[in-house]
Order: sequence, then structure tokens, then C-alpha cells
Amino acid sequence: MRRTIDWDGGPGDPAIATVDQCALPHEHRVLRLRTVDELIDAIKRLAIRGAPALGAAGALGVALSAYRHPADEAAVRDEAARLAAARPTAVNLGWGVERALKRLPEGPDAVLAEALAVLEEDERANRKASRRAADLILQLCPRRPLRLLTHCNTGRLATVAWGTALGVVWHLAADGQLEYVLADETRPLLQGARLTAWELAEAGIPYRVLVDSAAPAALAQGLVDAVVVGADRIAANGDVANKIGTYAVALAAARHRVPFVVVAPESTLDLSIPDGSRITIEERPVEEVTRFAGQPVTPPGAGAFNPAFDVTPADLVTAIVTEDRVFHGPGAGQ
Ligand SMILES: CSC[C@H]1O[C@H](OP(=O)(O)O)[C@H](O)[C@@H]1O
Repeated sequence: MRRTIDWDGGPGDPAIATVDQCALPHEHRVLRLRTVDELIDAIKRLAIRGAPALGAAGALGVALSAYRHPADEAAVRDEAARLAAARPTAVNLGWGVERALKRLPEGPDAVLAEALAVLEEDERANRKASRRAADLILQLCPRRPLRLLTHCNTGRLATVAWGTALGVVWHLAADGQLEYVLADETRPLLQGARLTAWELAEAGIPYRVLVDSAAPAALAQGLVDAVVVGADRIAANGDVANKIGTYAVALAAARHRVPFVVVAPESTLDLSIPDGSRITIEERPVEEVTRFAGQPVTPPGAGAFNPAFDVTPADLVTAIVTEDRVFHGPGAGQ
């Protein structure tokens, strides 16, 4: 599959095909989802994950529903509402659902056409935004070749194709301007250790994985020229919701005056909210923290604080880069 998620339906057999990200890095498995309930389950267990990929899933899910309930608009709207609510933080999921729903009165073929347009636009946006961010980092950082630190997974697995922050890595590597990548493992679900490492290894790019709490030490030791991350929802004032642990990296980057650059498509901007305090942060199951590799690592009955995201205040962000523009923040490394 060239795309991480795509339409795989045929006459009388609507379906979505997607890489099962829970199976990586040990197995590259493709799921074929034939109902919205199957799609919602895949989103909730992060078989499908990453803000732009969730936007695509939302749009394709409405098309799936429209083909499954061709004469029942109410049933489609009910499934669309449940789909949009599957994960609350990434704005892209609800955005993708709403975009596809607008075509519902024209019938399922029109809904699918809109969903496929979302997929086409995502890859174009990612390539443009990551090229723009790579050029900005080349301007901000005099050292050659560059050493980048990433958090979570922001590559093609988190999008329809190419990637956002990790797309910067692909551009700089192609330019011959990249020395290595330090990839935060990103506890508890290890999107960095499992998914970013898998993408970097597949691309033959030098990398090392680090525990999340080692990122400040890497910055303090001068091992990083720039931090590049993705986003799940960006408020009107430039506050950035992203994977848990991003805020800590931003604090350390500011302390050591290392540029902290956010790469995201325009569909991740949520200008309807004034600042990050209004972003709903997804709380995930206790077991994701109290168990590791299927085994308990805490005493029975232990509680856990397990927010899936945090909010990095705009004043810690050097720049937010989309396919259309660069928002320069007062963050470190200017
Ligand atoms: C291309 S940005 C992806 C964005 O989504 C990730 O969250 P999750 O793995 O829970 O979907 C993470 O925040 C990434 O930065």
C-alpha cells in the first residue's frame, strides 16, 4: 500500500484499507474495515493514528456509512457523530467527517469523491509544509549536517502519505543535509520507538531512540540542532496540542535556545478556540501505563495519570509551519 489509509471498496462492497499500526514494527499488516464500528475500534486502539490520518479516516468513514445506508441519512449522521467523537483532541478527525458530510445530500459517490480529495490534498500539504519547514531550519541552524530530535510519530504512518515533521527529515536527507535523528520513544504507546524508528530504518536514515526523559539531556549536551514535531490541534493564539511529552521537550529546547518547530497541515488549525486551555485532552486507559509488553509493572490497583496529549504554549514555539504559511513565534532559537 502506497498510502497509509485508502479507499478499498468495490461495487456492493465498500471498505477502507489501512496499515495496522499496532502490529508495527514486527509485522506490516493491512486491515480491511467494512463498517464504521470497525473503523471506530481501529481509531480507538490506535491502529489508525496521527492527526492527518484521522482526518482521512473521518472522511472515508462517512463515505463507508453512506454506501452502507444509501437511503437513510439519519443513520449516516448518527454514525458520523460517533466517528467524530472517537478521539477528541485531534481536530482533523471531526474536520474530515464534516467535510465529507457536506456532500451527503448528493449521494454516496459524491461523499467518496470528497473523501478522496481529502486524501489527495493531505499528501500535497505534507510535502509543501515539510519542505517549507526544512528550508526554515536550514536558515535557523548554521551547523551542517543537521541533527534533529523528534517526538512521537509524524511520518507517513501518521498521515495519508509522506508525513509532517518527519517529512522534514526526508527532505533534509535528500538534500544531503542530515546527520542523524534522535527519536523519542514516546511512552506509553511507543509511537517513536515502534513507528518512527521503523520509518527511519526503512529509509536508511541514521537514528537513535531515546527515552523521553533523556531529551532534555540531549539538548543540554548540544546533540540537537532543531526539534521538529507535529500537532493535533493548534489554537488561534498558537498554543499547540501534541503528544504527551512535547511540552517538556519545548521547555528544554527553550532553555538551550534550540529551535522548536511545529509542522502541521492547515486542517490542524482550530481558529475557533482562542488558546490551548480550551483544547480537550484525551485521557487514556490506566493499563497503558501500569502494564508494559502485556505485563503489570505496578502493584495491583495502581492508579495512573495518562493524558494522551499536552499543550505547548505559543511562547515556547519558534515557528508553526503549514503548507501555506509560517507563523513565527517568540520561541527559542529565533
Ligand atoms: C502528523 S502529526 C501526528 C500527531 O498525532 C500523534 O498522536 P497519536 O499518535 O495519539 O495519534 C502525535 O501527537 C503526533 O504529533
